[in-house]
Order: sequence, then C-alpha cells, then structure tokens
Amino acid sequence: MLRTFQRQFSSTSSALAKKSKKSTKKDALDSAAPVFLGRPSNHLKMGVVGLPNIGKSSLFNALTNSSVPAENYPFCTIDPSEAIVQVPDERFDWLCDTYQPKKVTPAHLTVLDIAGLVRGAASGAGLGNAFLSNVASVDGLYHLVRAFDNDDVTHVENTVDPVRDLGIIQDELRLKDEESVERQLGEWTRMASKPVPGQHPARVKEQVQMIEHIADFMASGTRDVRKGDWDLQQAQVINSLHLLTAKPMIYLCNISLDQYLAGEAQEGLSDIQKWVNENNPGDIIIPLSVAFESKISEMGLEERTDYLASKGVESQLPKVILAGYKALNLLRYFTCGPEEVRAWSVRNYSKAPQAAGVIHTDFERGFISADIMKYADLHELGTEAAVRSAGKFLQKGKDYVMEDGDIAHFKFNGKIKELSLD
Ligand SMILES: Nc1ncnc2c1ncn2[C@@H]1O[C@H](COP(=O)(O)OP(=O)(O)OP(=O)(O)O)[C@@H](O)[C@H]1O
Ligand SMILES: [Mg+2]
Repeated sequence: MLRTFQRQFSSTSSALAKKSKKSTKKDALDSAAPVFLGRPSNHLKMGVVGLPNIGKSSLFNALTNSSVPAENYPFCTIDPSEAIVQVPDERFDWLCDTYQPKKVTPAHLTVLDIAGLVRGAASGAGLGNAFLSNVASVDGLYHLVRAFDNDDVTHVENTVDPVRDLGIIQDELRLKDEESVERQLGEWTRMASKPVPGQHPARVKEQVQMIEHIADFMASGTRDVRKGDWDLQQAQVINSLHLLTAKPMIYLCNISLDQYLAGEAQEGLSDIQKWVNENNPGDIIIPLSVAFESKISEMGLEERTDYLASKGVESQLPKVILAGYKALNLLRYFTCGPEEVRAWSVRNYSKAPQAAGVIHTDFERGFISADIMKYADLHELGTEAAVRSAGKFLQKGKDYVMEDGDIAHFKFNGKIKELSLD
C-alpha cells in the first residue's frame, strides 16, 4: 500500500498538494487515509495477465464458473472476457442465517481474462498493443506464472522458468509505461513552451516536473510505480497517466496437479519469492494449481467435498479472490433486514455519507447520520436488541470512517431508512 510521501520536493509542490486536496474527492476519505493510486470507484476489476498458454483462461473459468475457450495452444484468448465472482465471507453467511431475509446479495469482484503477452508486446509483438490496452482497462492484476512441468503443454519460451517469465511480463508492462510517460511528457512539454488557452502556465510547468519525477523513478528500474511513496498530487498525476505498473499485483504461481496434491505448493517458491522481494517487495504470492482448480470446479458439491476430504487439500480460489479484493483497497459493510441482507463494497477509509452514496446518491446528499453495529458485537451478542442494551449500537455522523464489517442503518432526510430498502 502506498503511504504518504515523506520527502518534500518543493514548497510549491506541497502548496499544490493542499490545493488539490480540496479539489478532489479526498474529503470523502478519512484524512489519515494513505494515498491510493487508481480510480476512486467501488466497481473495480482484476485482470489476469501472463505469458500465453499458461492457464489464465482455465483459472478464469474456475474462478468465475465460466466456460471461455482454454485450449493447449498460445493465443487461444484474443478478446477479453469479463465475469463476476462472489467474494467469500463467513460474516455474510452468518448474517443471512440470522436475518433469514427474502433476498441475499453478496459482494462481488469483477475479473477479466486477458490475452497472453509475449516478449516485445510493448512494441506490438503478438498484438501486444491491443492486449496491453486490455491490461490498462483493469484496476489490479493477477500475474499468473507457469511453474508446472508438462511436455504436452506448449511453452512459448520453450522451457519452464518462472523467474524469467515474471521478468518478461514485468519488462513489457514497464516498457509500455515508459512509452506512455514519454509521450505524455512530450505533450505537456510542448504545452509549456507554447501556452494553451485555458491551461495555467504554472500548472503546466508543475505537471511537467511531476511527470519528469515519475519518469526518473521509472528509469531507476528497481521497482514498479505502485511501489513508490507518492503524495496525493503525485498520485493524481500517476492516475492521469494510466500506468500499468501502478496497478496492484498479486502473483499466482501455477504448479502441477500432482505437486499440489502432494502438498508441495511451497516448494520451488523460493526463487519466485526472491524475485518479488527484489523487484516489488511486499507483493503477495499465492501458489495454486490451475489444473486442480479446474478439476474440482467441474465436480458437483458432494463429489467435490468428498474429493477434497480424501486428498486433504483445499481450493486456493477463496484466497485468490480475497487477495484481489484487498489489493483493490475495498472494504465491505452490510445492510441487514427481513427483506435483504446485502454486502456493499466501498474503498477503505470511506466516510459514512460516501458509503451511503453507493446505495443511492440521495443517501449521500441527504445524509444525517449512520447507526452502526460492529459485526463482531452482533455475532457475539446474538441480536440487535442485545447489542443495543450493551450500549454498542453506535450513532455516527458524517465524519465517521467506515470499517470493514460494519452493519449500517443510515438516517437521511429526517427518516431512518434501512438500507435494505424493503
Ligand atoms: N497446472 C497445470 N498443469 C497442467 N496443465 C495446465 C495447468 N494449468 C493450465 N494447464 C493447461 O494449459 C493449457 C493452456 O491453458 P489456458 O488456455 O487456460 O491458457 P491461457 O494462459 O489462457 O492461454 P492463452 O494466452 O493462449 O489464452 C490448457 O491445456 C490447460 O489445461
Ligand atoms: Mg486464454
């Protein structure tokens, strides 16, 4: 996660940062919130990237219960496919059991299956530019890497070498970013030399300096843009550049079915871990077997339960979904009533009015207060009445910062509305 930038470049830069604070939706977040890269939306997408023929579409199918073509030849996927997957949540399940509503609506994550990238993609190889624009359309990336041996499955680089493959994808994403930064720097520099009506010269100059600074960071070549310590204004410039390496990334290491069943998921990870530590420290790596996930996704519930019990293993997909959700800086709050129990996704550190606004803009506009129960309190005490008598039913104002697991009733326009909207 990006933390507020520690160093100051110039007093102008900090003054502008203050100004931009006003002009953005930053007020919608807690003032202590870290600086987030990426668009401030509650409908964010994760995309699956990697070399061709390594299991991306098979993973997508297993994750989203889809059936896009996933065959053993490179570039089987050309056009991206999109699907939603339910975010697993035991709290949500418990709330549904407790309230017994007529309707249940869990949180969802949108996932995109993207075509394989090859060496040279950034300069157009293998339809690279088109494929990279698909990468640009998502908010976070699952970077799948092949670690399984199987002579029957074609490898575009001929040999299995996950560390090399991680480097290929990273290089292509970085090259594409360098190209777009260079292009946009050129445009802003031209604007600085020839004032454009409607553009303030000082603002243009500042933008040029900002982009130069980002370009310098990228040229240092040690880490992806998401790993920089950026302040709010720099984050806004990065967002406007739509950089691929600014997106959060989760590494998924695809091992063979046999290795997975033998409980060897962690073996062979040390080189990958070392590469991640050196290149993008702190990024999560999840070992899994796409062959295993595909196999169990085709089973009925009973067969699957028996199979998993007999093998003593579990699916990694819940972990993958949750890691994607967290990487996108989302939290869930709930609305509960006899009509509906529903999970809502909002960005971390969102304040109550903005969280209410996800349900309906009127709820944000006419926001008065929020009645909040903590899931843990309700779970422990059993009923809303018990939570109330324990003094744990909280009334919060417009500056309340939502927390993951809050159960909310919003008051707006003088009436208490249960947001399940019965
Ligand atoms: N862990 C694994 N072990 C063995 N085979 C696997 C494993 N994961 C995927 N495969 C096989 O790899 C082949 C390619 O899979 P898939 O089409 O999902 O790859 P892809 O990355 O989407 O390819 P493309 O980039 O061409 O669209 C399939 O035959 C699939 O069964
Ligand atoms: Mg595919």
